[in-house]
Amino acid sequence: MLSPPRRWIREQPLSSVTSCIRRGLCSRRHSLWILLVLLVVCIAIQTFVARQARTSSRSDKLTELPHLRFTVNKQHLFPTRQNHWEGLHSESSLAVKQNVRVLQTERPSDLHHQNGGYGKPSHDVLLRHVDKIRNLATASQIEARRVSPGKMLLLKHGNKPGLGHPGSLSLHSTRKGLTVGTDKRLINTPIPTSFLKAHINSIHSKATCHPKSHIVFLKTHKTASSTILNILYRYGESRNLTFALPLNKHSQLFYPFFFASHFVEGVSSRSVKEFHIMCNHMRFRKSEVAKVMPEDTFYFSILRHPVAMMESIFIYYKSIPAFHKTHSLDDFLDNSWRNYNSSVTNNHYAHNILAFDFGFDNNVAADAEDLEERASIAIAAIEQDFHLILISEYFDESMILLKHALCWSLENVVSFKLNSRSERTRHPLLPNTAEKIKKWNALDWRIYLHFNTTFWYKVDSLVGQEQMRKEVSQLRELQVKLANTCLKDGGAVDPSQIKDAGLKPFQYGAAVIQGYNLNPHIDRETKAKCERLITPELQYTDRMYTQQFPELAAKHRQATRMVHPQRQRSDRTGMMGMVWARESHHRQFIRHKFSNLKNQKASTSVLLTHTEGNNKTNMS
Ligand SMILES: Nc1ncnc2c1ncn2[C@@H]1O[C@H](COP(=O)(O)OS(=O)(=O)O)[C@@H](OP(=O)(O)O)[C@H]1O
Repeated sequence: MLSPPRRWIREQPLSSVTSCIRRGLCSRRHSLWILLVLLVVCIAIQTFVARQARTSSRSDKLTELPHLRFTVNKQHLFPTRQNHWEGLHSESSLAVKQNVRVLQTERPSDLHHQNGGYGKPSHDVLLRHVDKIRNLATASQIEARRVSPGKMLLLKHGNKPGLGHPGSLSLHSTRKGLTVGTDKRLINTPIPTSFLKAHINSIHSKATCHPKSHIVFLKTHKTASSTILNILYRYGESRNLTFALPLNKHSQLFYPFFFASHFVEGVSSRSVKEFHIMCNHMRFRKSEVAKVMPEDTFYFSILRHPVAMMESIFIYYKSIPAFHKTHSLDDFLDNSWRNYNSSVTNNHYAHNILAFDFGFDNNVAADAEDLEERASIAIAAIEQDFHLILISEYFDESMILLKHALCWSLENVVSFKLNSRSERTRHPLLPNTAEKIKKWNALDWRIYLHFNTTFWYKVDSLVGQEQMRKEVSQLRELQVKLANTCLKDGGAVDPSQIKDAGLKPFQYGAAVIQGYNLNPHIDRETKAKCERLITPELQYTDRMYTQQFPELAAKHRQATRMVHPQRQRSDRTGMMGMVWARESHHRQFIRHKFSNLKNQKASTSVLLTHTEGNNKTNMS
C-alpha cells in the first residue's frame, strides 16, 4: 500500500528533475540510500566543525597566555603535602609553565641593568613585565603576617593561607604598586613567579631528588651570609666542586660594581671547564652571572629585617663617609642624611643596601612618587631571577627550606653563627628609630616585607609546618651536639680571646666580630671538620683559591712577599698577614683607580677591580 505523500507526489506534473526525485522517493530501496548519504554528510560536517573549534581554542591559548588571568584552582597552587606533586600535573600547571616560559624570555633585572643600574630603568618596559607577573597570579590571596625580627611566625594549626590577622602588617598590591599598612584586610599579592618556578621545577625533582650542585648564592651584606658561605664552601670542598672565585685572590666579585664574568678566576684563561658554585659578595647582574654558571643553576639569596640590618651596618661600616662624622644612628637619620652623597665611594652601604646588592638603584627617597613602582619592579625582577629568598630572622627555618630545595641532608646545612658582633657593640634601638630606618630604607623595607610573606608560603607548600618544626628541632639538636664536640667553652668569644690567629675573623669599623676556639681534646679528623665550621670568610676563600689554582696562588704569595717582606712568616699568622698585605695592595690600587675616575660614572668595562680592600682589610 502507498502512503498518502507518495500518492501526492505521483499526482504532481512531471519535469525532468522532479521525475528523477519522484522515482527515487517512490522506490523503497532508493529512499534508504538517500537517507544513508544524508547521514554520512551530517557526520562529516559535525567532525569538521569540532576540529575547527579545537584548533581555534588552542591558538587562542597560545597567543593570549601572557595576558590571561591565572585561574588555577587554589588546591593546585598550594597542594597539600600528600598530593603535592600530582596536583601540578594538571592542565592548569601546564598553563603556568607556559606563562613562566614567556616571562623568562624577558628579564626585568637585565633590562634594568642595561643602564648600568645608576640611572633610571626603562620603566615602560619594566612595568609591562610587572603587569605580566601580576596578571599571572591575581587570583591568589596571601596572608599578611606580622613581621617581627627574631620570632618565628607560623600559621596557627588549621588556619588557611588567605586569612588575615588583625593588626598584621600587610602588603597591598595596587595598580600603582605595593603599599604597606597595618590592618586586617585580606591582601592580594601576586603569587611570585619563583614560587611557581619552584613548584614547576620540583615536579620532576621530587621523584628523582638529586642533590643540586650548580648554585649561585647572592651574598648580601649583614644578613648572616657568611654563615651560608661557610655551608657552601664545606659542601663544595668535600665534593671537589669548583667555585667561581674572584680573580687574583680577591674576596669579592667586583663589588661594589656590577658583576662581570671576566672577574671570575679561570674564565678569561679558560682554565676552568665547569663552575658549580658562586657565592662571594657581588652586585648582581643576571646576564653576566649566566655567562659563567650552567643553565640549571639554582639561584638563592637572603634578606634581613632592614631595621636590624641598618643597626649592624652602622656599626660595621662606621668609617664610611656617610657615617664617619655622625654621633649615632639617630643623628644620621635625623640630620646627616641631608648631606648624604650617594656618589661617594662606599656610601651605598648606608642606603637601601639590599636593593643595591640585587642590582637596583638604591637612591630612592621615602616620598618619591615612583617608590611603589620601583619596589614592584625590584620585587618582580628578584622573583624572576631567584628560586629562593631566605630570611635571616628565621635562619634555621631558612636552612630547612634550603635543604629541601637543594635536596641536601640535614648535616649539609648545619652551621655555627659566623661574623656575629659582641654584645658590647650592639645598640638597642628606640621604636621611633626603627620607624625612621624603615622610611630611610623604604625600598628595602618593601622588598623585605614581600619576601617575608612568600617565605612562609614556601614553608607551607614545600615543607609543611609540622615537618618544618620537626626538622628545625633536629637541626638545633645537631648544632648543640657539634658545639659540644668542636668548641672550647661551647660558643663564640671575642677576637682577643681567639688562640689561633688563622681563625680570627676580620675586624672592621666599630664592631667587635666574634670567633671561636677549637676544643683541644679532639682527634685529627674531627678537628679538621670542626675547623671548617669556624673558618671565617676570607680565610676560607683563600683556601679554596689555593686548592683550585695552586700555581696562581703560589705566584700571589711570592708577589706579596716581595712587596711586604716583613710579613713573611710560615705559620697561620703569616698567612693572615699575607691576606692583609694583598688587600692593602689592592686598596692602594683602587684608590688610584678612583682618583683617575673622579667625576666619571663608574663603568664595569673600565674597572678591573673593586673596593673590597676598603671594606674588609682592617685587621686587628
Ligand atoms: N645563623 C645566624 N642566624 C642569625 N644571624 C646570624 C647568623 N649568622 C650570622 N648572623 C648575623 O649576621 C650578621 C653578619 O652578616 P654577614 O655575614 O652577612 O656580614 S658580611 O656582610 O659578610 O660582613 C651578624 O649580625 P650582627 O651581629 O647584628 O652584626 C651576625 O650576628
